[in-house]
Amino acid sequence: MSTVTLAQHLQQKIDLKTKPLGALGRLEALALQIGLLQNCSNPELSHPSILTFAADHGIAASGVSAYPAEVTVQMVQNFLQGGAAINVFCRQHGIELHVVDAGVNFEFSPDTPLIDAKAGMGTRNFLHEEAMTAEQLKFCFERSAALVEQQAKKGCNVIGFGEMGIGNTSSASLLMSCLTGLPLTDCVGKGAGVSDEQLVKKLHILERAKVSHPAPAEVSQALRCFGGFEIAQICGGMLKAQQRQMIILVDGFIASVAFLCARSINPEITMNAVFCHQSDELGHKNLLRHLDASPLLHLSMRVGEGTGCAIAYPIIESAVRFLNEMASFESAGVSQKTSE
Ligand SMILES: Cc1cc2ncn([C@H]3O[C@H](COP(=O)(O)O)[C@@H](O)[C@H]3O)c2cc1C
Ligand SMILES: O=C(O)c1cccnc1
Repeated sequence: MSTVTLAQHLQQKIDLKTKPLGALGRLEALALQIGLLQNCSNPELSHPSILTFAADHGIAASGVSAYPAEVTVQMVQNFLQGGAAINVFCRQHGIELHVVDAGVNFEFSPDTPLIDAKAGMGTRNFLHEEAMTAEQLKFCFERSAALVEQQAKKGCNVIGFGEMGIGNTSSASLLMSCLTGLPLTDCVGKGAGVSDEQLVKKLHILERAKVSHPAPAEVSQALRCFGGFEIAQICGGMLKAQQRQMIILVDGFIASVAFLCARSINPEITMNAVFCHQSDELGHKNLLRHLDASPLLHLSMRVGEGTGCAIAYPIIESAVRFLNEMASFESAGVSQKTSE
């Protein structure tokens, strides 16, 4: 069936369900999107998974976060013990969670259930030098593509991407500013919770960093300059998920910046994306506007880790289920709208 015919067929199927025309709102658009993505009129969700990538950032040493850099490794331990927000929400919704060491400044014991994709012991401080080498960037893309491929081979067709890394809102803000052309003031927010005065300092530091690098509007150059390893790995993972026709659950600010990077490499990825929520981080609203994306949820969350993906997942499930399970006017013997 051609795409146009399938779209018409799906729309008709949606319209003939026992409800007022259009009354399932955004769920209808989601059902149409997922049907088109899976190229069928009865799409399915299988093996929902979230990959949460953790990495350290050299810029954290410059005082851009309210929390010390060691929180990254401490939170990774917390993920592994099942105690973080993302663990709770994944358990709640039956989502498989995988935690990836993209470049945490710590040597983990090999018998922890952590996926080793270490590109280094944290990025270098981009205030003084490029955050990563071209080899590290290539490694990040290849390694995360392989991880997503593994998930696809296990039957996963809906995947979310999360992150953990003290300092990573700074990397994300610089990437956003370079790739969108928006001023840093539209891209920089409080992250994990700096004070108003610390925010002014953060903005100054990031402005200095921006002028010290020759305005990299090209995505791989920008990723190399500003990092981080987890953002690069999310970008590479999203690109692979697009190739494998998976539904991509886009989380908050940092994951959306990784999506922006992926979209500038392959614009077709937009078809695969579901923007799960709008984070309270200042730049996220502006980024979603730039991407012309309307997020499913507004819950004033600002934690990342993939939490928005986990929270939004049941909504996506409802979209698929109404399409497959609801009766039609004909099958239920319900009268249709009287014609005007
Ligand atoms: C305990 C804790 C848990 C987190 N989980 C996610 N983040 C979030 O906050 C960090 C980014 O903010 P910034 O750029 O200001 O450091 C990232 O690790 C992000 O995942 C956390 C932050 C903290 C403190
Ligand atoms: O929206 C996010 O992803 C976010 C915001 C603040 C801190 N960490 C993550």
